[in-house]
Order: sequence, then structure tokens, then C-alpha cells
Amino acid sequence: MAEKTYPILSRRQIEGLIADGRRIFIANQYVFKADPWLPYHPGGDKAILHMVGRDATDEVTALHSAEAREQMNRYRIGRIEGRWSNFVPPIQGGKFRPLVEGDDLEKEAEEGDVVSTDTSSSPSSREPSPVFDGAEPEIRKRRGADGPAPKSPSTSSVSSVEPDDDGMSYLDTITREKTTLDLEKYPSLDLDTQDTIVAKYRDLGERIKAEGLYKCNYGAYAIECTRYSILFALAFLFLHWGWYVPSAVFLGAFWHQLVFTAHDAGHMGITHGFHTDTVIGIIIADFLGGLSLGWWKRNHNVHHIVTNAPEHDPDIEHMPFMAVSHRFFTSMRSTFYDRIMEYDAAAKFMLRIQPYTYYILLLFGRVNLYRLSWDYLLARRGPQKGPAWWHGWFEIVGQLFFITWYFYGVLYKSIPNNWDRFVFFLISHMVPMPVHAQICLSHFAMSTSDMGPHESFPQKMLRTTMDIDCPQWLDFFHGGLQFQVIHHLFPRIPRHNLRRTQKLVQEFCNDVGIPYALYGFVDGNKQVVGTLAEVSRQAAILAKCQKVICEGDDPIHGHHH
Ligand code: HEM
Repeated sequence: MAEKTYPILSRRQIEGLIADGRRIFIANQYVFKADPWLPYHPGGDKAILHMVGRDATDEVTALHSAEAREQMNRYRIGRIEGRWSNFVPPIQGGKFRPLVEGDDLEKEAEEGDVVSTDTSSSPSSREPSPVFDGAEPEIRKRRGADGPAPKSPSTSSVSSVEPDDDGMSYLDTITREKTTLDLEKYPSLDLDTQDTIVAKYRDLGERIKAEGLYKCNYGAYAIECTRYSILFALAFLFLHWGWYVPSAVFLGAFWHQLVFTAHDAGHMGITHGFHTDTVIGIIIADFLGGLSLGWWKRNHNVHHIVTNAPEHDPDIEHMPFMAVSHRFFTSMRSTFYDRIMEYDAAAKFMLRIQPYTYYILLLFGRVNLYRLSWDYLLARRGPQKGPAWWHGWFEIVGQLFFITWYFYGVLYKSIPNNWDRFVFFLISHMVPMPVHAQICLSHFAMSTSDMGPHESFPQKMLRTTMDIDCPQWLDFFHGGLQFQVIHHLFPRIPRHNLRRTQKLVQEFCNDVGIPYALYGFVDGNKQVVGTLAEVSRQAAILAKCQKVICEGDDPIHGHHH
């Protein structure tokens, strides 16, 4: 059958469609309109919304099976010619001009890489990121002589207290410093450099496939299953003998280990079959662990696409308890949670002590996940239609199963008194803490800068993610999360092949000149605590600035000239 031909759409036409609310993205030079698919998408609506107006070729390749990509072809509406230059998607604050009569559709109204600096002209379709005005990055002066510079809606301060000038200029200075450091450390964001990186990344992907690194090592999973079974059996044996503390420790260790396989399954990284891997994932996460795989997927998919973006990545949004960037001091709006992350009195207090409370908070990570799981399942936040429609129902069955065996069978029936129950609950929930530390470790100390829309997918992943160096025999303890960089570049590679893939990624990094962040476990933790301490110090300085302004000037408006 002859391949269907598609009309060529100009940049201006695509911009007009997006301005009209259509969810358009580009992949492999085709234009896709995802609107009718949004409620069906197993990857969630937000994953697609972050790709609107962008070339999503690498994200789409990294995150989908061949069948899903085939299915995607149904949503093609056109083609583009030449190199696509990304818009900032509407969800990230991008502005798009509707088509008006007399618009010259052939003409590229605004070349992607040429940016008008005239702020008085018609509204730009490319809302500047907080830092950049264009492809050739130049640090933006946010507060010039002619008044305040435009704020990106995604970063604008909505604090109920009017932000005083000195506080804001202090935050701007840190933003500039951080960005300058990133600009010096990573390759230029000009289109040619980024194109070369992308071409080499795609070659690397082909090489990985050719070397068979997508083939699952089922033997390794047999060993995993044996380990899980031993931990589970020991937990019940000690419970039977009435030795509650060792029983709780083994149960916690069982959960700690299980999370890694749930993570593999959630990424379709075991059999690569969507339904098979999802069933494995739900049995592990929901039935055995009491956590929602669907919640995790919704969260994690977005995390993989907008890694370490303070406004968008739920994995670094922990206000009012922790913040890994000074940008959280501006009460940003989270596009994931659709709410303001207030920098209120509680946050001010907690952030000041965050380097000390970090590990303590992590001890309660699992309890927090129950809350998030139930919120996800009861509010039916997952897809209700399409291939994943049944997941939510299966997960509810899994949750009831979990409540029955753990809360009723173990805690209530097998343990005789409330104190022992309480201790058992605490220990079993705190032992898996290293997995939470591991998740934070991969990203908390890495860059959170907004490098604008032209940064390529591979460069963004390498800038925001770190790997942990560990001896091979300890791989089981880290569960593959120590190869987070490799995993972010190629999320569907089965876990047990990541160590072999690492060598190829290292060669790629050397070739394209992107630093590959690799730290020892202890050093990585020091980096994370160091980042938390730095942000805490910045909070203290900001508070001091604001106090001086309040005392020295108009206490109501806090303005100071
Ligand atoms: C109309 C366009 C799209 C279609 C038809 C589509 C289809 C699918 C399908 C069928 C799956 C299930 C997993 C699989 O079989 O691979 C999936 C998963 C996923 N999609 Fe899409 N997708 C589209 C656009 C996008 C875009 C633009 C993104 C953003 C990068 C995205 C991100 C994801 C993610 C992260 C998953 C993983 C979900 C999981 O593993 O449960 N998708 N998509």
C-alpha cells in the first residue's frame, strides 16, 4: 500500500494551531495532533503536553515500543521541511499567536533561532525562558533601566507578600551564576552543536540495539526472585517465632529490593510487552508493596521528560519540606500538581534546617507514598480509556489484597499488642529508606537550570543526572538506580545490561564533550547534602535581605530605591 502523503505545514501554521489549543508535536519530521489521544495515553497527558511545539523524536523513541510508535502514525496531520526549532510549550508558559487573516503562511513569521529583542512588538511566540532570550544563550537582564523585564508565567512570583527588589535581585544573581557555570561546563546550545550531539546519540542507540543490550537477562531475574523469596520467607519465619524486629527488617529489605523490579516493569524494561510488564509491575508494587504503579508511572514519566525543572519535575518538588534550588523561594506554580508551591512560614523554617532533616524525612518516604497512591487511585487520575483503562481497577484489587495480608494478617492478627505493632510498622517502613536516598541522589545535586528550549534531550539528561560508582557485587543493593544516567538516556534497557551499556555511554560523552557525572556513594551523598546546605544558606541570606528592607523602609510595600 502506498504511503499516505501529508501536507507540508509551515512554522506559522503550526504556531496558529497551538494558539488555538491543539496539542501539536513533531517527530521524525512529521506533525502530530495528539488531542483525541490525550485521555487514552498510558504515558499520561502531561508527558505529551510538555512536548507541544517541540521536536519530540528522541523522547518518543526512548519511551515507546515499536507498536506504540506505529499506533502514533494515526495522529499524523502533516510534515515539516528543514530543521524544527522548538517552541516553549504552553504548559511551560510559552505564548503562541493565533493565525489572523492576511498572515503569510509560507513565510516563517519568526525564525526559530532568530529572536527579536524588541519587547514592544507583537507578543513573541517564544516566551523566553527565565534565563535565555534565544538559541545563542545570553544571560537575560531581568531588570533593565526601562522597568521590570517580562516574567515567565511559570516562574513568576505569586507570593502574597510583594517581593522586594533586593530579594529578587539576589535570586536573579544566583540564577545567573548557576547558569553561567552550566554554560561553561556543557557544550554550546547553538543548533549545530546540539544537532551533532543528537546525531551521535541516535547512532549510540542503534549500536546498543545491535549489541543486543535490549534483550532481557531472564537468568538475572531468576536470581532476583530467589533473593526476594528468601527475604520474604525469613520475614514470615521470624514473625512465626515472635521475633518481630528481625521479621520487620527482612520485610523492609524485601520491599527495598522489590521496588527495583517494579521500576523495571514500569518502564517496560523486562519483557518489553506493555501488558505483561504492567501486570508484573502491579503485582509487585500494589499487591506486595501497597504502592500504586499507576501513580508512579504518571509521576515518573513526566520526571523523565522534564528532569530537574523546578516548576515541572515532581521528583524535585518537595515543598514545604525540602528544596534543591533557590527558585523555590519564589512560590512557583507546579505544572505537575497544578498548584502553587508556597514559600510560606513552614517552608522557610523547614528549608533552613533541610541538610539536617533530609535523612529523617527519607525514613518516612514510604508512608508518604501510600498517601499519594490512594490519592491517585481514588481521584482516578490515571487513564480511564485506551490500553491502560483497567489498570486502576486492578490496582484497587491489589491495594485491598495488600491491606489484607499486611495490615490485617501481619500487623493485627500475628502481633499481639499495639506497641509491637507500632514498632513493626516503623521498622518495616524505615528499612527501605536507602531506595529513597538513591532516587534523590541521582538528581538532587545536579543542575536545575532552565537552559531554554534548544537543549537536546541527551544533553539535558546528562546535565541533570548523576551515576554512582559501585563494585559489581553491590549492584543488587543499588538495583540499577546507580546507572541513572544510562537509564535516563535509554529508559527501556533492561536493568542487568546497564553496566555493559555504561562503557558505550562513557565513550559517547567523551566524544561529544559532555561531562558524565559519576560519584562514589558517599561522595554523591555529600554532594546532595552540600546542595541542600547551600540552598538553606541562600534562604537565610534572602531572609536577611528582606528583613533589612522591611526595617529600613516602607514596611508595607518593602520597596527600597
Ligand atoms: C499521539 C501520540 C502518542 C501515542 C499514540 C502514544 C502511545 C503510547 C502507548 C501505546 C504507550 C504504551 C506503552 C508502549 O506500548 O510503548 C505509551 C506510553 C508512553 N508514552 Fe506515549 N504516545 C504518544 C505520544 C507521546 C509523547 C509525545 C510522549 C512524550 C514524550 C509520550 C510519552 C510516553 C511515555 C512516557 C510512556 C510510558 C508509559 C508507560 O510505560 O506506562 N507519548 N504511549
